Amino acid sequence: MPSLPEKPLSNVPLQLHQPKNFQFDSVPESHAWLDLHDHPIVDPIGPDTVPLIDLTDPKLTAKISKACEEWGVFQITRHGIQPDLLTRLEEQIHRIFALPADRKLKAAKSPSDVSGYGLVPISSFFSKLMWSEGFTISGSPLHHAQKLWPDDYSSFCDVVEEFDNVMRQLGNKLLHKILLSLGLSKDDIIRACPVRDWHDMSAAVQLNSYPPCPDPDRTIGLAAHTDSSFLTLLYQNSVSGLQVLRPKDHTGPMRWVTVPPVPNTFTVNIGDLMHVLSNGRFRSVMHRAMVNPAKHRISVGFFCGPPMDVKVGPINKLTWPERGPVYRPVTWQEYQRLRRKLFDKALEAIKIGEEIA
Ligand SMILES: C=C1C[C@]23C[C@@]1(O)CC[C@H]2[C@@]12CCC[C@@](C)(C(=O)O1)[C@H]2[C@@H]3C(=O)O
Ligand SMILES: O=C(O)CCC(=O)C(=O)O
Ligand SMILES: [Fe+2]
Repeated sequence: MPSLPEKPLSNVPLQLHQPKNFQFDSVPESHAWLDLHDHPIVDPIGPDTVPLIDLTDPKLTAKISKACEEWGVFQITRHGIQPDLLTRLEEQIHRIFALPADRKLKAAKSPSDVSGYGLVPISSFFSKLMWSEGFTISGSPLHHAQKLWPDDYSSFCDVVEEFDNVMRQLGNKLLHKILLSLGLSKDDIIRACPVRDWHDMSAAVQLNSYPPCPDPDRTIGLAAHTDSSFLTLLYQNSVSGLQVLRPKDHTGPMRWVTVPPVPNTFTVNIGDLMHVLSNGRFRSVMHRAMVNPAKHRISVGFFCGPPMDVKVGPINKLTWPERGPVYRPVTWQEYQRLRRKLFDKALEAIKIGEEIA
């Protein structure tokens, strides 16, 4: 678990602490983390292999159910997203992060905005900086793209909009499969799912860039966290770095397991709002990103959540017979506000009952 900061970094202007495109011979003190070796890191083999699920598998529901219960994360193949779109998106991501720092800062997040270039929101909880740069897109990318490329913003916007469109449909499909895998019927889902169809879903795209690092064991790309979404679909390029925390079980102690990059797959994470919706049956998964000594890693998170004004609480059918609702209902907006105040204590703060271990 991440340690709490001596001195939070919020409100420090980005340009004062962001390295110049990370051109360092060693890791400066500002980026040197002390508590990275809290749990062993194990190879993704045998029982520590993250489930890989073919979305056309006839046993899909059972496979998703097992993966969500045992891992809170799985990888998907045959998801229908064209490899060519992912290649074009990767090109645009390289295009953004290769820009000079002063150009990227023209598209910096303003304090009141979710979208733009800058530190990830959880950075404010740590006294050390992460070895990464981020660009968040919530709603239209147009305004920020125009700041980055005044004369050529449309190729970026076109790719992001195409990606957003197909990912919403995939996210909505997975959301329904996950609800089916909780034992709900199609009618239950029509009654209880906070997302009626894919146009309805709220979503955000997070582009992450992790430059090569001369001393990768001393720093972190993205500190350990759970996502606040129902689910997050993560695309990573061919450079490994994503790790998920597995709880202590009969196969070993608590440990970090690498989620290897498998070409043309997405990694699906259970987020806090699915933890709430399922009344704690599918737990959100703690994960983090490590950096590489030689290679530039990029990833794209697609965060799927309920419409902003819809309150999400445990689905009625999942609150009996053995337990009542464990969490009070919240909107995604309200929950993100709580996270900005409490970080990893936010789920605990909306608890109104006891979870079954
Ligand atoms: C919809 C969102 C999820 C996110 C906060 C945000 O408004 C946009 C950025 C997302 C992100 C990406 C990196 C990790 C994370 C915890 C963070 O600090 O910003 C997630 C947020 C989240 O899951 O709440
Ligand atoms: O880069 C990664 O592998 C993780 C990214 C992530 O967890 C996020 O964007 O929320
Ligand atoms: Fe995440």
